[in-house]
Amino acid sequence: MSFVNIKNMTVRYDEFIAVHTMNLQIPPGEVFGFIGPNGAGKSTTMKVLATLLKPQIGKVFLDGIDVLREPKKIRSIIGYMPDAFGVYDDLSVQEYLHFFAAAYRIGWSQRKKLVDDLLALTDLTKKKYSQVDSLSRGMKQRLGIARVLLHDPKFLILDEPASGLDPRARIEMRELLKELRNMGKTIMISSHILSELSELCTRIGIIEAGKIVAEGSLEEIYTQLGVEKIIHTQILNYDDDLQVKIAAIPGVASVQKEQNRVEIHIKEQELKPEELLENLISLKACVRMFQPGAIDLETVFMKLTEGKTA
Ligand SMILES: Nc1ncnc2c1ncn2[C@@H]1O[C@H](COP(=O)(O)OP(=O)(O)OP(=O)(O)O)[C@@H](O)[C@H]1O
Repeated sequence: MSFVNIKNMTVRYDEFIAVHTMNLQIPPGEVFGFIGPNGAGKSTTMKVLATLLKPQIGKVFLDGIDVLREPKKIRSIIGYMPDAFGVYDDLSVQEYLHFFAAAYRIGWSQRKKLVDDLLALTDLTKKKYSQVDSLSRGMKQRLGIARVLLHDPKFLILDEPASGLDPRARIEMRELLKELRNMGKTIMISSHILSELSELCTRIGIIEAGKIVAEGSLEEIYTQLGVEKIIHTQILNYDDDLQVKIAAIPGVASVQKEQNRVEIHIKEQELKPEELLENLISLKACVRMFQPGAIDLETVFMKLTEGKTA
């Protein structure tokens, strides 16, 4: 059964349709990357899942619970981090977490260990007594994640957790999200930072102008769109003759000689990388390196949204 189940959902702000007849299912344990240009409807969808907004049409279920009918039950199983959140500047890091733990009615005896554990998980133990407003943006984001974990929710809704972070803070955020994934949480993350999501997410949904335009594992989206995959190779006996033979393999789109390597573009729905390698060996190519490139999500995204990125 899907953990997230959105059926025919339409959300309007007055006359403006922000989300249009959306259908979306996310199985439990997935890290779902929600990608789309500015104004596509990501935050709106997330607010519905977080019980903060009601759609005009459609049904929404989380873990089998009706989000529109039983918002209180939903709030106990979700952790929602909006794209902009306040941090009560006058508090220390631990006071901040204790404050929210109390709001969740977590007893004092449990609270101390819980706060310490979450500070360790989010790598903020050293900042325990620091004022919240003295934290860097990356630390504030991690504190925001610690906060939404206090009641041990099954489902995390993280709206742009990596936005505005420098490269180092992004890597730290990515490591934290990997840990949460390993803890078995189902996670929905929105982002513009496509390459970040491709490493982290098990599924991707691309939304544009309120509609999901592609959804599935990265490989599925990639194949669905017929995007070419690049295989980086080093072939010691590469010459014009071999180039012609490689280019003639069914499923090879093009062969390009770069400085010290040969780039072979393949149509993955016709030819898998391992099949290409078999073909190269039977052509007596002396293959020293064979490296399928990472999925180029940027290309997929641009293709789907026709370059209308933010
Ligand atoms: N409260 C509101 N009243 C009217 N229109 C709104 C409101 N909130 C959002 N919108 C509009 O709905 C559309 C979808 O907004 P939403 O915030 O869901 O997009 P988004 O994909 O999260 O974009 P971003 O990446 O910029 O946050 C946008 O055109 C936005 O201007």
